[in-house]
Amino acid sequence: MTTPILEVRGVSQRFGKFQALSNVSVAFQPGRLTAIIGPNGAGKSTFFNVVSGAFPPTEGSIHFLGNDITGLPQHEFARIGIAKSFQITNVFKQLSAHENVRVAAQMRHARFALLRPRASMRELIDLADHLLERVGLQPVRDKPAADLAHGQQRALEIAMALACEPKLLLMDEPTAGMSPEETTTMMKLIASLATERTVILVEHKMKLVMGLCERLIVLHHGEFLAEGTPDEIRSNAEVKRVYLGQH
Ligand SMILES: Nc1ncnc2c1ncn2[C@@H]1O[C@H](COP(=O)(O)OP(=O)(O)OP(=O)(O)O)[C@@H](O)[C@H]1O
Repeated sequence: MTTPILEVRGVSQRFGKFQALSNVSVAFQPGRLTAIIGPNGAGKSTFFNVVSGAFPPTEGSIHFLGNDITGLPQHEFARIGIAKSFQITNVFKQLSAHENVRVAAQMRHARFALLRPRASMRELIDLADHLLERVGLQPVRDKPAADLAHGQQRALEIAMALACEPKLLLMDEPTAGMSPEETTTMMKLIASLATERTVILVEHKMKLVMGLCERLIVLHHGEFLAEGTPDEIRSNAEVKRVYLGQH
């Protein structure tokens, strides 16, 4: 069997006396697009924070390509090949779309400067252009990020995350706050990014991910409830029960 790209083993997270995650174990195979879903308060954001290194879990461990990365400092994540895109837009508002991606690319290349010659400005410019093209932002290349629509700012953030050439892309509610048109554009972008790397996304809206992901993992009250294909999840009685009355 292939080594999972990411494996979460017996992870629990307590906040004081509150148990936000209880003994969750799940493995992600490389090259797949998986969504973590669950109703309000299920523990999805906590799961995202733990696997993306915002804080180490109270118990359990996280493994990336077979290596234990539990407690690895957050800035090391990009270096090992894990990038994340937050719910909160994370761009420099006064810089143009192109400058934002260039800065992200520059930071990555500076980090690797000891291993290989520093990238030239021309290379960084070309890389930023390539990444803007990849996420559909070439037409707004020179606009300040502050003037971009919300959906475009999220796409920009993704281009910045891609500058690290991640093997694994983690996304927290990538369509939060988007209009229906922006949501459709973002879903298409995610589907196309997932053809090139492993993508794990956390999403509140179950309907949205049904047509997009190959595999779904359902959390409920901080516990693992189910996993399977969209069809399996759709027909799972327990999942139907916990989603009853939710949209
Ligand atoms: N830093 C924290 N301190 C205390 N409790 C927390 C903290 N973070 C999350 N929680 C609690 O943990 C539970 C799970 O929260 P989490 O945000 O992970 O759920 P979620 O599935 O992402 O929910 P939603 O879809 O509403 O965002 C909630 O009851 C929340 O109040």
